[in-house]
Order: sequence, then structure tokens, then C-alpha cells
Amino acid sequence: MRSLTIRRPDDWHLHLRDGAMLEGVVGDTSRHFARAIIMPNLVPPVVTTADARAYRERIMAALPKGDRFEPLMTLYLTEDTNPDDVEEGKKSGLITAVKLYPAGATTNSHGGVRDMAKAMPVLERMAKIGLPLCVHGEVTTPEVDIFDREKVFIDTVLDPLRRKLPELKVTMEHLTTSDGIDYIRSAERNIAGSITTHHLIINRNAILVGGIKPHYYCLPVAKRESHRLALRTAATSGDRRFFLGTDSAPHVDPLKECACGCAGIYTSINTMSCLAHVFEEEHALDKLEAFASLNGPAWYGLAPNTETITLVRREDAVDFPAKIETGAGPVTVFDPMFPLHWDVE
Ligand SMILES: NC(=O)N[C@@H](CC(=O)O)C(=O)O
Ligand SMILES: [Zn+2]
Ligand SMILES: [Zn+2]
Repeated sequence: MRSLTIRRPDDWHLHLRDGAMLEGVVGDTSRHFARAIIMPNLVPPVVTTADARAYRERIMAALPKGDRFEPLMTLYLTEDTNPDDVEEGKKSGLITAVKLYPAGATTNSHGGVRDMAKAMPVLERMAKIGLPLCVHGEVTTPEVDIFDREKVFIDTVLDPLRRKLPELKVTMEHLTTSDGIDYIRSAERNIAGSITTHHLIINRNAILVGGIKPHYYCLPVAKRESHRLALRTAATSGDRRFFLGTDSAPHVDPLKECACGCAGIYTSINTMSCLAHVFEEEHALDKLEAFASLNGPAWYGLAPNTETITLVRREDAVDFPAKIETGAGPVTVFDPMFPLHWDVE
């Protein structure tokens, strides 16, 4: 296949940051994507509906002129989140989901939830009004090996929560293991999962073999090859419970290339090219539209986009910059370690 036209995609997990970084990156998303779920882990985090409204306005103001893009806002769940505020946010149409960060799990998550019991009143309200919970599914206790965090989260936090509150809709964000895939597949309803571009391409060797590679470090950390293959099978299967959430998470290079580097990989700019490559390799280009443009809206109860984009396969490799320059500093772009031939027309 030399060209492929699909509905305009959406990104169901995106970090746009704020200020100069927001201005530097938002155009890379709005060029290809119609909508994105915007993660709330700013400093300070987006906790209330009022915070989300103000952040949405800053995003709209930073959009390149003429781009049509709809940020779908989320709230950062804390032990003090007010159920009435959450309900009002949903009713007003502003809030699409609430995000659970176990305290300490990832970038800017120190204000996250330590004791799930304290979050129960909000979660019960969300179940009642049909507002999805997006989870960063990792436990962070020191005795759990970092490569086991997702599985232990499923067993000790997620499954007990879903038994207590079966009506709560849960999105497992940035799946990295076959355990996560199997858990979703085995559930009857009310659970789905997003998969990033980079976890379809790299396994943990990318971070550690031949020298330490901070630009392949993200959380949840990439796992062994068998898990990557399970993610590929799920993403390219067409199964409605799996959809794209890039988790594109820009950090300036000095904060990645240092003795204690930040977690996050920047993929907004080349995600569609990378995905077309992966789906072609899996002989599943006909499933790319489901993964990037149809399954996500169906899960969130939204209509798919009516506009389309066309991907074309070029004879020569398409050039992406190794870094983008932002007002906050340079940000290295995800290098898939193979030439990219698919381009968005
Ligand atoms: N994915 C990452 O490695 N980092 C994200 C946080 C997150 O999604 O966990 C970030 O905000 O930098
Ligand atoms: Zn996360
Ligand atoms: Zn993220």
C-alpha cells in the first residue's frame, strides 16, 4: 500500500506542559490530531475544574493560528478532591476524565493518592455519573521491582477497586505488559487501555544496551521483548478496548541528560509515521484507523472525527529533526532506530 486515508486521529494521553514548553510543542500535536486528553501533572497540578478551565484557555491561546484542536481536560485526583467539583466539571462539558497518579509514581506525582480509601467518595461519584478514571498503573513501594510495578498494581490496587466499584470506567494508561493486556481482555466491561507509540517500538534493551540512553527512559519503563510483542498484537488487532495514547512527554535535554534524568519521551512530531511503520510491519495497516481514530472516541462516548488525513509511503526516508527548539530549551525527538518512510500528506 502506498497511501492510506484514515479519519483524523486523536491522542488519548498527552503532556502539553505549560508556558514556553506548551508553546513549543502544541503545534506538533495539532498538526495531525483533532483532540487529545491533556494530562494534568503540571506544577502545581490541575486539581479543580477552575484550574482545568484556566489551563484549557492557555492551551487554546498557544495553538498555531488556524489549527483546529480540542483539548479534552482531566483533573489530577488527590485525597482532597471534591466530588461536587468533579461532577460540575463533567456537567459543564469541560472534564473528560480524572487521572490517578499513585504518589511518587512518575513526573510531578508527589501530590498523588497515597491511600485509595481516601479517594473513594470521588470514585463513587464518578462511577455514578459515568466519568472515566485514567490510571497510571504502577505501585511505588520500594520492595516492588520497577519492572513488576504494573502487574502488582493490577493485582493489589486495580482489581480490588474494580470489584468494589464495578460501574467505574477505568482506562489503564500507557500499557507496558502482557499482564495489562490480558487483564483488559479478560474483563467483561468498563475497562480499556491506551498504548504509546514508543512502547510498540522499544523494549528495555533500548535504554541499557551499548550505554545508558536517557531519551528511551520513560515511565512505566519499557519491559522485555515478549511484552512489546503483546502490545503490538493488541494494538494491531482492532480490538475496541485498545487505542492510541502517545504519552508524548517533553522534558528539556539538560533534565534528561544528567545524573538523575527525568522520565518521558517526545513523540508528538513523528507518531503517525512511526505507527504506520509498525502497522505495516504487522500487516495490519487496515487496523491503524481503529487504533488511532475510532476506538478511543468510542470508549469516551464521543463521535469519531469527520475529517481525514492521508499517509503516504515515500521512496526516500522522511526527515524528522533530532531535536525541536522550544522557548524552554531543546527537546530530543524519539528516534525509532529505523528510517521512517510514511509521511502525513
Ligand atoms: N511517561 C513519562 O515517562 N512521563 C510523564 C508522566 C507519566 O505519564 O507517567 C511526564 O509527565 O513526564
Ligand atoms: Zn503515567
Ligand atoms: Zn503520561
